Amino acid sequence: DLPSGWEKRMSRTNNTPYYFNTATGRSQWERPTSSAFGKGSNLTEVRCAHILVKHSGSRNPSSWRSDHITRSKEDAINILNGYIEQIKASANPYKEFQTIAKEFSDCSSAKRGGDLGLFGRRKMQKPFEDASFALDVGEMSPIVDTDSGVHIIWRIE
Ligand SMILES: N=C(N)NCCC[C@H](NC(=O)[C@@H]1CCC/C1=C/[C@H](COP(=O)(O)O)NC=O)C(N)=O
Repeated sequence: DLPSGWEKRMSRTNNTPYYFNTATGRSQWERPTSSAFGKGSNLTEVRCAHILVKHSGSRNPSSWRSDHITRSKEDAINILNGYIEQIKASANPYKEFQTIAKEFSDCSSAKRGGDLGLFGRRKMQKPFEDASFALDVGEMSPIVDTDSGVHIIWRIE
């Protein structure tokens, strides 16, 4: 059977199986051979930056940017998808990530380009931790959903 953290799914378009990584939210055609929690499964600490877009359902719907955040979760996701496009289209993706974080992230880490510093397990909310520890250094996560809002994460170390 599959290594931990993976789900086998069927692609509707061409009716063939693909594999969904429940830690990172990414899919792949190749049958996985290692845990979905990736190389990070035996790491004690990682250093990540993130871009957080809060919405009306956030546990704390305010930030340095706005006293009262009212956007819908759907709008927050659309905004993040726009940032993902910008970052992927950039000649220097990490620099673009930092620039966007500084200007738009709804977390106080914005002033450090989204950098949260080094953190171990059980420090951040679980979905954020799982996605962070499953990234390779220099890799960006898909959209991650926590009680804080929606995030994209860049693993620095
Ligand atoms: N150790 C470090 N650097 N600080 C403590 C982090 C505490 C941790 N925070 C989170 O999990 C959210 C999601 C990932 C980053 C993060 C940042 C939140 C997001 O904003 P909020 O929802 O709080 O308003 N702002 C600061 O904490 C938690 N267990 O709640």
